[in-house]
Amino acid sequence: MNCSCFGASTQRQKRGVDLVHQDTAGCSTAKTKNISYSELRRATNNFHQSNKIGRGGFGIVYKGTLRNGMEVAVKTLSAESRQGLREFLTEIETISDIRHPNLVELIGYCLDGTNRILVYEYLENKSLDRALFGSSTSNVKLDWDTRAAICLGTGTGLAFLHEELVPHIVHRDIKASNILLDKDYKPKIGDFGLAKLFPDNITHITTQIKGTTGYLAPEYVMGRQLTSKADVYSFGVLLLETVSGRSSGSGTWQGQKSLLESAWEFYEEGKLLELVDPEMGDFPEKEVLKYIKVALFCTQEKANRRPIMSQVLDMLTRNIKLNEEELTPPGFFQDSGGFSSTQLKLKSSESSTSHQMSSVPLTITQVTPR
Ligand SMILES: Nc1ncnc2c1ncn2[C@@H]1O[C@H](COP(=O)(O)OP(=O)(O)OP(=O)(O)O)[C@@H](O)[C@H]1O
Repeated sequence: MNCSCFGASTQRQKRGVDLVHQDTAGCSTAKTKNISYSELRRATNNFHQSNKIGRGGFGIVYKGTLRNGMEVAVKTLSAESRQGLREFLTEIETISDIRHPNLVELIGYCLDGTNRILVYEYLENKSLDRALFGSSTSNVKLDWDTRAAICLGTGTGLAFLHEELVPHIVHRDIKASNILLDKDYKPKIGDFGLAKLFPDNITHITTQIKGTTGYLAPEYVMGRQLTSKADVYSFGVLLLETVSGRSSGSGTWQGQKSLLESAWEFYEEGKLLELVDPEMGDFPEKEVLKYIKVALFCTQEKANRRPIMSQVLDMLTRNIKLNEEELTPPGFFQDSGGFSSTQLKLKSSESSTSHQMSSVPLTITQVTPR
């Protein structure tokens, strides 16, 4: 597969390997525009409250207009966030030289004294979580065609990261709030602060668990084994959220069940359409059913049973019958109170084990040659 919109330079290849084996502090920012703090202060009307468009784990996000008239999202790193600094550098290193229609463009950055700021292209319709689960006033009631296009665009961006880029990139934090929507609701994947670069001879790395409850693949949570299949799992959860209009993060649906758990139960009972967002309006049943089933293929407990992203796209777009005899139950865990130091219970139809999750420094402890 080739993508003409990105030149995967050998320099990038080399820098990627360096990043994985060194600390992020060694990153190079040669290709990214350095924007002065005074320019960003001017662009955001002195970081005025009325320019504020959101707040994430990293800090506050403002809307701004650069001198050349370009509208941007200005993401400020809060001073107390040490973890944020690592993610700040990772983000610059990972996506500074990547351009793809389904990835948010990093326009520039600012490193000035204690100020650390990332500057992105501004996406008019903000994030998918707002569109899907926002308050009734902000909820735009996305129709099926728009939802399907959002899934396909996001899947295309992920396939590009996993299968076309060298080194490959595993995003590690695919979730609705990291999918941004342009004025036509075209999706772009953002927030590469947790991303990992995978040089060619490495199939998985063992790393500290990062990401968002509700989207985390079981082998990653339980065994800290990170491969691109962890993103495939998160993408499956995202598909379910997009079809159902329900957040996996809200934890419960139908009593104590997660969205994925409910989806599997509906599947087994042959009433999958009960999952569909009642706000969606008319929809093509066969196609929607296929999307839900593909989501179940993506969230199977065993990572090696999940398709790779280009196969996921084929399953979604081509008129092929899914081989449901091959489909195995999903793996998921329940988070019983706070994520970082919790008791996680692996739940599947085959196993039920308790594990204490430990927090260890970010290191590669194992590499497996292909
Ligand atoms: N490029 C952008 N264009 C428009 N709005 C944006 C952009 N980037 C972020 N936002 C808005 O700002 C909000 C906060 O974004 P941010 O990426 O900091 O956090 P998050 O993804 O919501 O949470 P976390 O940092 O915990 O993952 C988003 O939910 C979105 O609504």
